[in-house]
Amino acid sequence: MLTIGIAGGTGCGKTTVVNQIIEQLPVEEVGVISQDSYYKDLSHLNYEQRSKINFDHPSAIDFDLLHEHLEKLKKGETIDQPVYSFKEHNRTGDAVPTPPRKVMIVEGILILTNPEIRELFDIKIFVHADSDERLIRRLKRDINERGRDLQEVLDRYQNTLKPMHEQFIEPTKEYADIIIPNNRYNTVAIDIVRTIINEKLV
Ligand SMILES: Nc1ncnc2c1ncn2[C@@H]1O[C@H](COP(=O)(O)OP(=O)(O)O)[C@@H](O)[C@H]1O
Ligand SMILES: O=c1ccn([C@@H]2O[C@H](COP(=O)(O)O)[C@@H](O)[C@H]2O)c(=O)[nH]1
Repeated sequence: MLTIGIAGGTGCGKTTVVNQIIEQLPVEEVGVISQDSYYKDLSHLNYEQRSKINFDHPSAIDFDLLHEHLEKLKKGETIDQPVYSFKEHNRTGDAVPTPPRKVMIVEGILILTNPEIRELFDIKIFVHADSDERLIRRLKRDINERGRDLQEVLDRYQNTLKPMHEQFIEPTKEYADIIIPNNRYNTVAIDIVRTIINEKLV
């Protein structure tokens, strides 16, 4: 199994890059795991308490479960990937059976912060977009898709996202084998990554 980790700050375009990479690859050969599925279970807290959690700090992620799942996939076992609700700030209780594939892509803001997880990646990619670009994209997405309002996104950006990005996410760029500049759609970089994957698939 070829395991690819794709990190980068919120709104840099990780999910979009993953979708572009897998678009022309055989469905049965490639699987995707999102770090979002591994936000810790917060069922013991009420909504008010959950909304105050710092979701951009590595401690918000259940890295033990992610590690266990990646090891299982490497052994050829199917895992149950938890489903996460951004609206509820919690796991839904559902899970998606995720079988092992020749290529597994893991994407998320914090996936390169954990040394044990980093070791499991054959290729580490960091997607870069400037912070103003990321903020604009995040604003649009969170208001349109995640039920947030303008003030909430701006407060979270200033108080949490920006400092966490600078402290934890940006420094993981140094672990990347490939950095994809993504202020604009970067089809050349996508083609290069796809070529590397295709070489592994033959
Ligand atoms: N290169 C790009 N140029 C303009 N908009 C982009 C680009 N890449 C992604 N987007 C848009 O920005 C938003 C955030 O992208 P997404 O892939 O969800 O980022 P991430 O997964 O890193 O948070 C989405 O609405 C997406 O359509
Ligand atoms: O309940 C939650 C959990 C996380 N977030 C925010 O999501 C982003 C990570 O997702 P991306 O798709 O990479 O942007 C992170 O910055 C968290 O702040 C949330 O809003 N609610």
